[in-house]
Formats: sequence, C-alpha cells, structure tokens
Amino acid sequence: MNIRQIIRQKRRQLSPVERNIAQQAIYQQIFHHQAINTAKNIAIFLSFDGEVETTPIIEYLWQQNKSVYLPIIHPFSSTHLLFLKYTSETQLIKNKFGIFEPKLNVLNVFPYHQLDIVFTPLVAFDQRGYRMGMGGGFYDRLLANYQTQQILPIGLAFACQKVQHIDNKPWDIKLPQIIYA
Ligand SMILES: Nc1nc2c(c(=O)[nH]1)N(C=O)[C@@H](CNc1ccc(C(=O)N[C@@H](CCC(=O)O)C(=O)O)cc1)CN2
Ligand SMILES: Nc1ncnc2c1ncn2[C@@H]1O[C@H](COP(=O)(O)OP(=O)(O)OP(=O)(O)O)[C@@H](O)[C@H]1O
Repeated sequence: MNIRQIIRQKRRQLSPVERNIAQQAIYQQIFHHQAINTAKNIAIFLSFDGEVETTPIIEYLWQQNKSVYLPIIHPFSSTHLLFLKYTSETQLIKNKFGIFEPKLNVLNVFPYHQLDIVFTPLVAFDQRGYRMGMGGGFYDRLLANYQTQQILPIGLAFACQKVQHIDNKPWDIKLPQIIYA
C-alpha cells in the first residue's frame, strides 16, 4: 500500500466515537473563526471516504446567511472543477467518483476568483501545510494562484492524517491554514 492508501484507510477506520469527538472540536474552531465569520462566498465539499463530515458546517454557514458552493468535475475539461451554488433546493447527483455534486445548471456557476474561502479536502498533510489529495490534481490546479485572488484556502482533516513530511512536487500548493483535531 502507498501512503495515500494507508492514510485513506486510517481515516475510514476511525471509530464513530473518535470521529465524533474530533469533528466537534473542528466545528468549534470553525464557528469561532474570524475569516470564516466575515466571509460571504464559501466553497466547501460533500464528504466521502471517511472525510470530516461537512454537513454541520454547511448548516452553520446557511444559518449565517453565507453563500455556499460545491465543486463539480468540469463537464468538458475533466481535470478542472467548477463551483455551483448549493442551497437546500439543490438537486444532487453522483459523479464518476461516487461523490454527490449539484446538477449542472450554468445559471448556478460561480466564478472561482470571487470565492472568499475554499475549504479544501485532503488525504495527508504536514506541518508546513503541504497536502496530498486524492491524486487528481484538482485542488492544486484550482489553488495555483490563490494568493493573487484574495482567496483563503483552509484544509479540513483529522489529526491521524498528519504525516512527518509530504514529499512535495513543484505544483503542490502549501495551505496557509489547516483545521484539524
Ligand atoms: N469530498 C470530496 N470531493 C472532491 C474531492 C475530494 O477530495 N473530496 N476532490 C479532490 O480533488 C475532487 C475529486 N477527486 C477525486 C480524485 C480521485 C478519486 C478516486 O477515488 N480515484 C479512484 C480511482 C479512479 C476512478 O475511480 O476513476 C481511487 O483512488 O481508487 C476520487 C476523487 C472533487 N471533489
Ligand atoms: N497547477 C497544475 N497545473 C497542471 N497540472 C497539475 C497542476 N497541479 C497538479 N497537476 C497534475 O495533476 C496530477 C496529480 O497531482 P497530485 O498527485 O499532486 O494531486 P493531489 O494533490 O493528490 O490531488 P487533488 O489536488 O485533486 O486533491 C499531477 O500528475 C500533476 O501533473
């Protein structure tokens, strides 16, 4: 097994109690986070494969009148993501990876550079903020120029996903913040 598979398995194997305790601590950090509370347009993701459960975060953001967006795999350029507005009315369909995403309606596509916060999924991360994702390069491409666009990417993870050192490649982006517990 490679490191990606090992950490994915560790993440799936967290017990319900461990998962719950960690998630409550993560949610508390988010609910008290200055940049999140002052943001307007926030991209997040729907969890799969044992990722931190994002539904309570989304509920909180809706309550705070934030606009929430979810990634979809770009229909004509399958290496890129698009962000679509997510409301309680949004129709969800499973993408080719088995992850739920909003049904494409061009009216709901939101320009990436207008996002304030991008919650970023990850498989493994290190102290420096380097991350390893699912291997598609989606978030590395997406966030390549985040610093010039006033976007704040925030990684979300369990403590068991932290590793000593990510052997980072030239295209790997370093996350300025990772919320984990
Ligand atoms: N919740 C969530 N949504 C997300 C991501 C994520 O990491 N988490 N992504 C972050 O980039 C993108 C999806 N990236 C993915 C890349 C590879 C695989 C995957 O399971 N690959 C299979 C083999 C390929 C296949 O089935 O076609 C595997 O690893 O077994 C899944 C998602 C967009 N949406
Ligand atoms: N900024 C970029 N421009 C062009 N290609 C890129 C870029 N970032 C990543 N890639 C390509 O994507 C592929 C997958 O990258 P990598 O294994 O680092 O993905 P990952 O970080 O694990 O996945 P993700 O970002 O989707 O969570 C690499 O082969 C790389 O060539």
